[in-house]
Amino acid sequence: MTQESHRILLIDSYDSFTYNLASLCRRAIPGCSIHIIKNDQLDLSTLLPFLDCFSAIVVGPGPGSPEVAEDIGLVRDLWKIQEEHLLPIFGVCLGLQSLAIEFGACLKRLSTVKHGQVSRVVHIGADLFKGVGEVNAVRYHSLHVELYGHSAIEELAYANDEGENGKVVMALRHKTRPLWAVQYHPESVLTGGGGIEVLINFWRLAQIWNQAHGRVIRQWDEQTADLFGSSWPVLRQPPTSPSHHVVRSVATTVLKLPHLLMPTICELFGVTDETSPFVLLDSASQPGRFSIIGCLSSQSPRITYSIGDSFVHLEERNSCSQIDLQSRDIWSWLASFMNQRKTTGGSPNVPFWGGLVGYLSYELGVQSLDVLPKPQADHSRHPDVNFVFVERSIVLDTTCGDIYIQSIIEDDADWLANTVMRLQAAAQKLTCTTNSTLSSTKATANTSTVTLPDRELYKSRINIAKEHLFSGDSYELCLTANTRIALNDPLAQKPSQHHSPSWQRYKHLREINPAPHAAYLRLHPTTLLASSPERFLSFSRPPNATYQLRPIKGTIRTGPGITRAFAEQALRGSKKEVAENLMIVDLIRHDLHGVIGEDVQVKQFCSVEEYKTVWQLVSVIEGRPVEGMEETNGRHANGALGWEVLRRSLPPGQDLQFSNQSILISCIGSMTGAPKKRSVEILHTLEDEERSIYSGVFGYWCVGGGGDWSVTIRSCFKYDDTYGCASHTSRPVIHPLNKQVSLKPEHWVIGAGGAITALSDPDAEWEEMIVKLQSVLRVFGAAIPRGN
Ligand SMILES: C=C(O[C@@H]1C=C(C(=O)O)C=C[C@H]1O)C(=O)O
Ligand SMILES: NC(=O)CC[C@H](N)C(=O)O
Repeated sequence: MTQESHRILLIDSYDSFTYNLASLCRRAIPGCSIHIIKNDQLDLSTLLPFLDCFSAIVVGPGPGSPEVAEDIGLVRDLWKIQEEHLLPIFGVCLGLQSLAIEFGACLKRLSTVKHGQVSRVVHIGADLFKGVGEVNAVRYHSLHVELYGHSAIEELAYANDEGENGKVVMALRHKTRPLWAVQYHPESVLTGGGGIEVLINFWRLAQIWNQAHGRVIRQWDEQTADLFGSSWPVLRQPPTSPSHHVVRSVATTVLKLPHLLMPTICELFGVTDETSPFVLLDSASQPGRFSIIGCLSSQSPRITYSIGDSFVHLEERNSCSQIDLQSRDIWSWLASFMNQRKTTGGSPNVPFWGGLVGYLSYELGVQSLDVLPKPQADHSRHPDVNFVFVERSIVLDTTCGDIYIQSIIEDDADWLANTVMRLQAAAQKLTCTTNSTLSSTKATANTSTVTLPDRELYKSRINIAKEHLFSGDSYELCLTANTRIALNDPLAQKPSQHHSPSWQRYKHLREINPAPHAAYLRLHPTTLLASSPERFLSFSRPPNATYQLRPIKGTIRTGPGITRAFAEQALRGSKKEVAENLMIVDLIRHDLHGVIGEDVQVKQFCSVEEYKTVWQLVSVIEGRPVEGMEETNGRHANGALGWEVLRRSLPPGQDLQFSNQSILISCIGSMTGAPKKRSVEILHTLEDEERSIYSGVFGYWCVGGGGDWSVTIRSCFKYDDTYGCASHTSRPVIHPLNKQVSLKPEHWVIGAGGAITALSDPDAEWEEMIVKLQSVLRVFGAAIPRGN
């Protein structure tokens, strides 16, 4: 067999770690091709005639039970295939359980489930473990197998859980057939000793078996290619239409006005007119660095889309149109919108030169997971995608006070010169007076009614969530709930073209909870005030873009006596908090591997970071695309691959193909759980209403190809349908932009929640949700009623 002929078939049981396993296989079996299919994609009779194209099969982990036909699919039929078709198979977790029960083992629940925990594995030092030393392995399982003496299966390794579960089988092999399996996760980032080493041993044993049985691997032909698709990682390009447009260029002027604060700049550039759109992506604390202000006008294109619609709303130069998406989805429509607006020549020091700024809802991510949507309380749907295309911007580098004034509009020198003058004049004035915007309006107490989630109901749902964790359906579930705030005295707010109560509220939020990923987005009908600590995904400008995700899991409140040392101990020292974080790190590695290929690294694992109201455990995962994927002939230099990563990591696990038929895979892992699809299905039964903007993402996609997206948490939002055509009902009606003041009561929503694991205590989880909620609720002058 030549190197090229090493083809591995990897069977995915809808898990969120599959691509990590694919990556491990590629490292263990250099040069091999890996073809990934879902466990319900083919039946055995279709697969059998093609098995001689593969050197071996790897059966991945998955949610649920090997005894449930829908959970295990085709896998259960593999173990007993006839001799003529037989080939080496390696199973992981659910794969091990399936192999064992097919040969008479007994499947049981663990008394103490193991999700994201590391165990010492005692092994035989031979076979799969030949030459392997100490093994410390990560486990994600609720079920386990018990073998009996007469079984065709023999144990190769176990973990001693002592009082918790006693001895638990960790690896086994069939006595006569070429079937091996491990219960732990060799592909997890924290598995040491028994990861790649065991895969290498499997490959050694598989080759010996193939040779001894005279297996000849059949050539790959067209029919096979059709059935199994391209090997991972798929090098196909995202579907963007070739651009016939002239590449624009950025005009930039740089000023150094260190005393001019960002709120002052916003107030110079229209934020106080509540009736008009305004966008600010704000680095209000470290490690955030740049604050981006969109200088919008009535000419600025606005794009909105609601899931279920076959069209996108485009509002440009005061007129609205509905554009039929035809065979495209909203993601590829936006990709071609950006492809036509490719821009070069901006300052390399600035991540944003102009581009789309706005948000994507949580439901946009969920819609493609084949999970039934939650029934809506009413029939109006607010935008799930809400963007403005920013052509003029001011970017403040908060580390040095440099201000970049930028325009991507042709011949815009007058605007640039005028903006420079206005900023200089404002800075000049400041030397005489104080920075006027420093004082923000504190919300007056007693004007709001706060409706909290029901404590007992929330706690009972935590217990139901835990039941799902115990049964093996999920390893972690991020449970959330909405709090509603009604402002009872709308007249007191007096929004107008000269006064923006929502901006006042944002400034207050910025003071009480300064965050690295803050934002004020007034994109009617939506207003979002965000103080998020969590970056979801950033991608630097191509070529050689780096993709970075910064998941947060593990939270304790700040307060008297809670020093860094205490927080380190309570977070990094806690089995529960580290497990929560690890599960999401592994899930995100999978997301990234799924799109960009092998080069994915965990740059930081479980560092403790301090924010105004909470301490958090933060990890950093970075990746670079395989050569050739990012770019062909400059066609995708606008960051379409970054956009594709976003689309697929908002919650993945599905077939990741660049095609118009691709299944959209979105919604953030850290806000759902692992495995993602099953976790989202479970959460749908545990949450009363849509999450909407909360737990989606907000940020930008720059015309130069970079992007930065934050998780929409520690935020509040409201909808106001009074304004303009972008108020986005599904009606194709064009309203003139309505400058009337809204006198309807304001209704704000704050979502909050936390990751539930098998180790969660319902009272502590309720407390954690309240701490997160409080970080925003205080801008409404509201306190959480006693007893809650
Ligand atoms: C669900 C929220 O936060 C998420 C859950 C976290 C946790 O469980 O520790 C931390 C950050 C977020 O990913 C929220 O802020 O509402
Ligand atoms: N990671 C897995 O494959 C888990 C298998 C099974 N659902 C369990 O919980 O035991």
